[in-house]
Amino acid sequence: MNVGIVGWRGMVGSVLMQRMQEENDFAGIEPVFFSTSQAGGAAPMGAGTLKSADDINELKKLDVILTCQGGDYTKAVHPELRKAGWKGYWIDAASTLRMEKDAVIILDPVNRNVIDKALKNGQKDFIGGNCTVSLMLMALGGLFRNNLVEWMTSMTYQAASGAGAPNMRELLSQMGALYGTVDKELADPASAILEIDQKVTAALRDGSLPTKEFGFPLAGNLLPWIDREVEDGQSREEWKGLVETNKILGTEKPIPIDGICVRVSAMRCHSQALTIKLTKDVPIADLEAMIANDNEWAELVPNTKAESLAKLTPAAVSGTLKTPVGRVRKMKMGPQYLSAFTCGDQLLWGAAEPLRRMVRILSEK
Ligand SMILES: NC(=O)C1=CN([C@@H]2O[C@H](COP(=O)(O)OP(=O)(O)OC[C@H]3O[C@@H](n4cnc5c(N)ncnc54)[C@H](OP(=O)(O)O)[C@@H]3O)[C@@H](O)[C@H]2O)C=CC1
Ligand SMILES: N[C@@H](CC(=O)OP(=O)(O)O)C(=O)O
Repeated sequence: MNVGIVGWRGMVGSVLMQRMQEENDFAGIEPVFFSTSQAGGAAPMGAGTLKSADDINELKKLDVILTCQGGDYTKAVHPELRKAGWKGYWIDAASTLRMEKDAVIILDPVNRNVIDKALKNGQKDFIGGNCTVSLMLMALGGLFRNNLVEWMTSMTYQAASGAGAPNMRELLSQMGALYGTVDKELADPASAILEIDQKVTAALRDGSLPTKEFGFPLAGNLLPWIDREVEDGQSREEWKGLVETNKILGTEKPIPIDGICVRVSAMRCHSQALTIKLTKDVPIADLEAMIANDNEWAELVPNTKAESLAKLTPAAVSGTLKTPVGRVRKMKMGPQYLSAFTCGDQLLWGAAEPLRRMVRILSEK
């Protein structure tokens, strides 16, 4: 199986390459590497030279194209390829094609049935889901699988990486700049905290911090809007919660999901506080067992302060495939109202992992 890989040196692409190597995925495929800017240069893994990612004739030769190059690339190349009669599999991290009728959103631990049905039907476009949605479903798959979610709200705490690699750098530069405004006062234990706070607040407001990428300070701050405005006062990131979750699950009657998406100063883990209206009253121990046993990555964190602070944070989860779920308890609104909190690495299950697993599904077909 020839697999063309586009976007391999970007942030998502680098995580994808690392995971494919760790899982020995390359043993089952013939990789061909492409670039939009460095055609003719050396391909990684000693795989010859890079081909041009815009060369439709080269792309047409492939059984599979695996891209994390971004939405503009997908918009430009996918229709051209299909117009040229290419019948191969297109596996993509970008959101461009997700809601197209013939496209499947892939998250196989949750929707392997939907993927298998699509393969049988001859569908060819397999697209990774939005990071927040995929991480929520990896965590709470057990409740959806048992038809226990009547509706859900998701209040998110999303990392800088979701906005891109330059944004991660900018966040750290902002942190450094803020520290620099008060480093002398911090070194003096007798200095007044309110003066330190005043200086920090002034720096957050006076335009001195680097903000080219985010447009605003994120360090020492948060940003309660992600992506563009859509309708009804929702952001596009919030809109994806309902439409993508229901498409991934293949629900006949859509499950209402809504919330507020917020950017915080974490590096690469998205966290979410969830309120779930259950379809019926189920004992908490049964709910916990459903969550913990649904897949090998959804780890139940006991609802204690010590366990939550040790295991349910970006610091604990970053760089791992775990999607821990904690703060699980019945809420004061009644026995059908459940709270939960989850955290996951948005570059792994949120982006790269579903793609490499789809390649694996095809190579083992
Ligand atoms: N960031 C995220 O959280 C998520 C992103 N996605 C999707 O993945 C796409 C790619 O995202 P991301 O990986 O963050 O994008 P990057 O900007 O890191 O990489 C995209 C491309 O930029 C080019 N590039 C130019 N300069 C450099 C450089 N110095 N280092 C590395 N690459 C460089 C590379 O293409 P070339 O080799 O052709 O020059 C690369 O493939 C997004 O547009 C989005 O559609 C999906 C889910 C999550
Ligand atoms: N929008 C997400 C990242 C992302 O790339 O999402 P999508 O794959 O749906 O475009 C975030 O900012 O955290």
